[in-house]
Amino acid sequence: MSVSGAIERTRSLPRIAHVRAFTVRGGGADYHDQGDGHWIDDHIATPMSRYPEYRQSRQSFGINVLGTLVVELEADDGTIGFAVTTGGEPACYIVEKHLSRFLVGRSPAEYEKIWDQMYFSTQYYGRKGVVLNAISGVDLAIWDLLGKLRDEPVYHMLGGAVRDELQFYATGARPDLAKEMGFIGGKLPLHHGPAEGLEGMEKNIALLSDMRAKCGDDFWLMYDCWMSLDLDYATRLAHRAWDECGLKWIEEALSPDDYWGYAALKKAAPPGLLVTTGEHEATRWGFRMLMDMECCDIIQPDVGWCGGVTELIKIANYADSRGVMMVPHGSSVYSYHFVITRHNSPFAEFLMMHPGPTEVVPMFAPQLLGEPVPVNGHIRASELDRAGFGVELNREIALQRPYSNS
Ligand SMILES: C[C@H](O)[C@H](O)[C@@H](O)[C@@H](O)C(=O)O
Ligand SMILES: [Mg+2]
Repeated sequence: MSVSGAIERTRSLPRIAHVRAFTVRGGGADYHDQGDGHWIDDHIATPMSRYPEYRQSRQSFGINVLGTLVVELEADDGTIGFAVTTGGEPACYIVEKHLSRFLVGRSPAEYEKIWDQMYFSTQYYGRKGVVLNAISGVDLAIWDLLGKLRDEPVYHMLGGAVRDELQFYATGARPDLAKEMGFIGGKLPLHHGPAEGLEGMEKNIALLSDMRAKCGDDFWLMYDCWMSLDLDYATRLAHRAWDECGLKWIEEALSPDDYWGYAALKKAAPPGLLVTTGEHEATRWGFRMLMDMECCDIIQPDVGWCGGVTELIKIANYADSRGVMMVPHGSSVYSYHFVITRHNSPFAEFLMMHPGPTEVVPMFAPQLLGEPVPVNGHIRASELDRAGFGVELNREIALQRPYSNS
């Protein structure tokens, strides 16, 4: 095809005709929205753990209050691109009442200009959080639509695979089972924060020691602290977990806003222990702050929360230029299509969404149809060889459309 032919092909792409935003409850992209007895809501330390009434369950303080946002973009030829992320009804409002004006009548190939307009038109009330979740959901749906119109997987549009397969670590309560399943490591949720004092610290170390004994010396073990600690506690935990249990990384120990605390923790951490964070950070500017202030060894953006693929390209390139690893927070196919194209993303996260977790189940079930899952801890690049993100929306689930833009 001549250059003019390729340009004409892009210019003649169908345009976005309809924008629809749905919310849905029960698992899926808002993966904390689970039933009783799930490992992901079992006395996990959080910033709210300082209040005893909110210590046993994260749902008690509202971790699952939003639910899932489903963004659906229908082109004027009937092709549909969609994506799911965390956002629920508030995000539906932002998509339908604000962002849709930058989408209807536009080509999905204009994702840079559309992103710029979505971000700067909401900057006065957005910049991070649910507004960036909404922008991310729209951006992911644009890339899905573009891939379906071009009959290309997203990872092809991002430059193609740099390796034949993805390897995963597993997040969940059973790293011992994750090892048997072929994962390269296991990330445990931290159960006790500063409010539970030395007794809680001893329980944290005892659990990690038990898992180290079960998993052997070479299997990666990590702690996910979900913003629950202060600098002193995090430093003490880092040294004990490294010295006694060979912890590989301590994740999101402090508030995402405490760049100064992360910089101090990274300096105080034992040489060899990695400090990681970023899943609740957003945009190139937020991640530049983490990297320029030398807050962490690995950044962990969630592509459904940080700004989408269009923004993650900028974040990942800056990380690559600084020699910083970029391992996205678990976000199913939305991160797989990105990670497979990046040398500074040598592995990915798989969130174990089975309640035990005693088996591998799709991360965003029941919302996505055709969602690949790791087999023996790996997914081959060829499994991503379907248009867009390669998944379809399960239309049997209870999709609600609380607002409209027409
Ligand atoms: C397991 C952690 O507490 C969170 O629930 C988890 O979603 C997130 O922090 C992660 O890194 O997977
Ligand atoms: Mg985490």
